[in-house]
Amino acid sequence: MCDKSKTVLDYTIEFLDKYIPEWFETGNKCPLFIFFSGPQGSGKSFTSIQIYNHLMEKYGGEKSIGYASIDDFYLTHEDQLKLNEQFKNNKLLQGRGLPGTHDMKLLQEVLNTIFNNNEHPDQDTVVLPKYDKSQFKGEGDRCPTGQKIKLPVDIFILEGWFLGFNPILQGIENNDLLTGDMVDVNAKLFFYSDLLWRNPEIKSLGIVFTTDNINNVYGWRLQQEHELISKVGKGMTDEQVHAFVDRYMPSYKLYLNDFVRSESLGSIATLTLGIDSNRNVYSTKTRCIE
Ligand SMILES: Nc1ncnc2c1ncn2[C@@H]1O[C@H](COP(=O)(O)OP(=O)(O)OP(=O)(O)O)[C@@H](O)[C@H]1O
Repeated sequence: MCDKSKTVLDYTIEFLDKYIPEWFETGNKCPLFIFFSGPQGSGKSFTSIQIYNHLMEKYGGEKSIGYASIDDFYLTHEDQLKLNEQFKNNKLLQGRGLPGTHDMKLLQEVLNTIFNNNEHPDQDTVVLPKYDKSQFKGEGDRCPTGQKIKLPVDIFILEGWFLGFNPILQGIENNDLLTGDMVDVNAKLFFYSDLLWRNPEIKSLGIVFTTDNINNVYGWRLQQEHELISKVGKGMTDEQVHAFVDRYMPSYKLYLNDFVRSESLGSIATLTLGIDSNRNVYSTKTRCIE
């Protein structure tokens, strides 16, 4: 059932306000992850920032809360150029965006620090990287400085368009769409799923935005780029945005439906919201696992 007067933010906050107090009441020592997945431009960053502010208002006095996008872990511009060269025959890996174009060593280091498994157990902060998509005419680059978060981290919000996508075991699972350039991307996806959403050490709540028409991504992503250009005066042209989104379509085709159906992003519970092109909610489902 869906209440048309409620926004995506109303639903997500209701969901978090149900599960987070229960999490704290049980005296868990490990951080709680909030994984947030949805197609590009669907509003993950927009909503995450408001979730972050809401949680800071409620718990910020006593708890440490971090927020990052998987986009913040993109390779530096220089390293992306090297990847372009290394995979020069793979069109999907030319430029940032898909699994394989992130700095996995950095992601692993940040996770180790959050779990206090690093070589410096007396460290009292973790630095989350920041990525600037406007650099190099919209190709992007890592910002020189990141954001410091106090350790131990109690809640960590991580958002990304492919969080929860499960890679296909080639040769075991049959899938006609797993061909050509997607073979490399699928192989890269294992690193992410093992580290994040299939990692048994991580306890998480999942929030998923989905849509009945994946072509909505083109409009959403254009809106996002126009906003970026109005803020910082540079970014991609509309044609570049179209070509950019085209590179993601094979991944949506390969993984998205199974992922959304599985409602398995969060190890504790998953909220799935169907949103239309105006981001009005047309369906809502909650799956509680624990
Ligand atoms: N609920 C909303 N109401 C109004 N504007 C919104 C809403 N959600 C998103 N937007 C706007 O739509 C654009 C895309 O949103 P956002 O950047 O949050 O998407 P995203 O899912 O994080 O995309 P990406 O995966 O590409 O980073 C932005 O310009 C944002 O300000």
